[in-house]
Amino acid sequence: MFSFKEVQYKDILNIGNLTIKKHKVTSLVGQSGSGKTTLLRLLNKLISCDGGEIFYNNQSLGTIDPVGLRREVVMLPQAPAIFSGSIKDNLLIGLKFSEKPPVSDHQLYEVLKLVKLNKELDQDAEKLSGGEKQRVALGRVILMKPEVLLLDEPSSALDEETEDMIIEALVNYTKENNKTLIMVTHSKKIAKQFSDEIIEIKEGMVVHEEEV
Ligand SMILES: Nc1ncnc2c1ncn2[C@@H]1O[C@H](COP(=O)(O)OP(=O)(O)OP(=O)(O)O)[C@@H](O)[C@H]1O
Repeated sequence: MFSFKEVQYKDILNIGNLTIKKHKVTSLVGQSGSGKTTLLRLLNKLISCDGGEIFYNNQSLGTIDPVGLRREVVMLPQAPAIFSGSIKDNLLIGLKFSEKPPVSDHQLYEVLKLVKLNKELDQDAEKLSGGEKQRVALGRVILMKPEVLLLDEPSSALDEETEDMIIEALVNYTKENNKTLIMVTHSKKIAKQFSDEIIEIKEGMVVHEEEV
């Protein structure tokens, strides 16, 4: 799905050769500051590499329109943005930004069920707790039906239960819909439990690859 050839980004990443497989769950592990988030950001062209090339389905990312790419390759960031407005507004905003058609309230309630958020669509999103906001953001991402999901591990401020729930929901989505999930996690336990492949990054380099 993604292959890296001699990729360099500032003095942060230096990846000679790496393949991330289609329809698999891949975990990126490594110490804080090792470059995991930077690697995720390269994959949906939030940033571009300074040297080398990254291919997505055999096409160089350099030649792919970022807006089109982000319709397929969607990131759930560490601290997702919640906008002023209702839960519904916040769920629909991803579809709007990626120029996809909106969906019915019935479907929105189905997504709320999936992320285990027992709230009304017209409730004020800014009044939700941190973990609940994270779930809204997760719902927003799932609604976009991405081919590839990029999950940056939820900030440590979140309780473990929310984090586990988010990872589990995304892994289920990936498996049931034949999609691809690439996630950053600090937890070797989570990586072992959920992934097909584990990639370990140290000081910007891939030091270990493992099939689970
Ligand atoms: N835009 C940038 N410009 C300069 N340095 C950056 C930039 N983005 C990240 N860095 C630095 O690059 C290094 C890798 O950061 P990155 O966020 O990718 O690490 P990480 O492995 O995801 O860390 P964590 O597990 O703590 O989230 C860090 O030293 C960070 O300070």
